[in-house]
Amino acid sequence: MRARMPGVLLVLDGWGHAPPAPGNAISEAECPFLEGLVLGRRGVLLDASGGAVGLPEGTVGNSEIGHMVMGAGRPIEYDSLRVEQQVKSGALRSHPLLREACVRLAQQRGTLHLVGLISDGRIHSDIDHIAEVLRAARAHALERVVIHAITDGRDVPDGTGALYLSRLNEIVKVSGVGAVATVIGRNFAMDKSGADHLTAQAALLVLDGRAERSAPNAEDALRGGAPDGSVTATVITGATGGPAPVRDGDAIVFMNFRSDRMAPLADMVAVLLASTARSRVRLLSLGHYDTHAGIPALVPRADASGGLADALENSEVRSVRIAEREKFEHVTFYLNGRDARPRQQEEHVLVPPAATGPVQDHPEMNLRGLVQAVIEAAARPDVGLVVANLANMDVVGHTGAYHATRKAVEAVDRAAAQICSTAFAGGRWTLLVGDHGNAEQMLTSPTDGAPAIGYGGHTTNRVPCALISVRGERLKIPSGGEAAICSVGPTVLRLLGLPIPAAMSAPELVDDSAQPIRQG
Ligand SMILES: O=C(O)[C@H](O)COP(=O)(O)O
Ligand SMILES: [Mn+2]
Ligand SMILES: [Mn+2]
Repeated sequence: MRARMPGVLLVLDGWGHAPPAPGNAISEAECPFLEGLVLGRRGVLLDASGGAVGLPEGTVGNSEIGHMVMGAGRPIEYDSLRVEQQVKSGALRSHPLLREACVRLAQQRGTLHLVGLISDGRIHSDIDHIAEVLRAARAHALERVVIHAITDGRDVPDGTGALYLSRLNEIVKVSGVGAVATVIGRNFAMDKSGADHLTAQAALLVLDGRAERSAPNAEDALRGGAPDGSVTATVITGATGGPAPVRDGDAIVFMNFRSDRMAPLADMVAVLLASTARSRVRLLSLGHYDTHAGIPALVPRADASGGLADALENSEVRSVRIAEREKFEHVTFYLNGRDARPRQQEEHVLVPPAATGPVQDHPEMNLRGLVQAVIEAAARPDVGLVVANLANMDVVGHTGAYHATRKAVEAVDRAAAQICSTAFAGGRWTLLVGDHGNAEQMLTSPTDGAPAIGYGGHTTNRVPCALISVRGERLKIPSGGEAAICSVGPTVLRLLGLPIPAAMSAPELVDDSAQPIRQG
């Protein structure tokens, strides 16, 4: 079946909305096209954070949940919310797998190793989840617990690493069990670019205590001025008296609830353990990981199936998914409901990087290649829907480099304008939407100083959504309600003229001002 009205869905990653102000890299950029959409009658603002999408209230949005709920057409309980529920109910600390590990280790004088990102960014992890697992260890009289701390500086302002490590030491003190054994930055431990040499620094630190340096306590590990994310592999000699290598029979719990940036480390640890005769080490993860190694999760994922991908496949409408590497899994795996199954009617285009080196040096990334791929796909009569993610505002935003982020916004503005005009000329509508905020709010107000521009994390701001339609349809927010990005999937299907599955409960946002389809 062909889509009666083919179109293009453009996700502008990190495109949030905030009033013009210092630190708003969008309002302080030259972006006439996007500005016109937001201020004009074509745009609405959608919720993309907290409970509206399936996150704990007050939690910033993120790319995974953003793409998942756009595809699912409904809020999806995100891993962080499901962990929070299990903490509140006590189910996590009494989890059978955790209990079994703690009891066995207590009997055998083995060690429980906790590996996780130490902050309350609540995009990958939450420091309070470490506290809950320490309570479980205490309850089962396990004394030997070591923490392998990964420092952040990306989901939370850079420079807060020492603050979080002292909070961790406070948690350890209150729990009465545990000690920080190692510290390393997330740019090593949570690299997902395939740079194995970075991942290896974390794996060998955790497993064998192999470090670049040592420090008497965790906070001292951050002395030396490196960004929090780039702290080199450090062994903490104070409390544990030195490295706490993993011995056969120990257990490791990966404490990030989010998989994508922990899976490479978890897989490398599994391979190294098997190759060093430590096959009796028990691996567990807080959330479900998409690893090659089978690692039991303490908290299972929510089902996000039955959405856009299934509806397109059932209607035999072809879609082409296009992104650079950083957001490729989002327009495929996550938009499909964390489903990696290949589909007949789906094509994937991974746009290669245009340059190497720090992304703030080339904020346009490879938008040229992405635009070309989108225009080529949109020119094909057999393609009902083109889906693309323009990653720049988020990926460059995360660096905290304000000028570069403004440049990224301007590059996205030009690219979006080009795609929309080409699509319109070809008789296609274009729906543009942010998946969460980032570039619109880069002013950090640290507790210990004057606000400064340089915060690169996500926000809880609403995101713009705009429609450029050949038939004159306009977006409308359902009467009296607020709308969220969950409505993107149903709106896309409505614009394509396709049936909307019952599971996609979010309302579509299109009014019925569309002109009748010209026959012939
Ligand atoms: O992993 C990252 O890059 C950030 O911590 C989260 O950003 P994302 O949710 O946009 O991937
Ligand atoms: Mn994103
Ligand atoms: Mn991001």
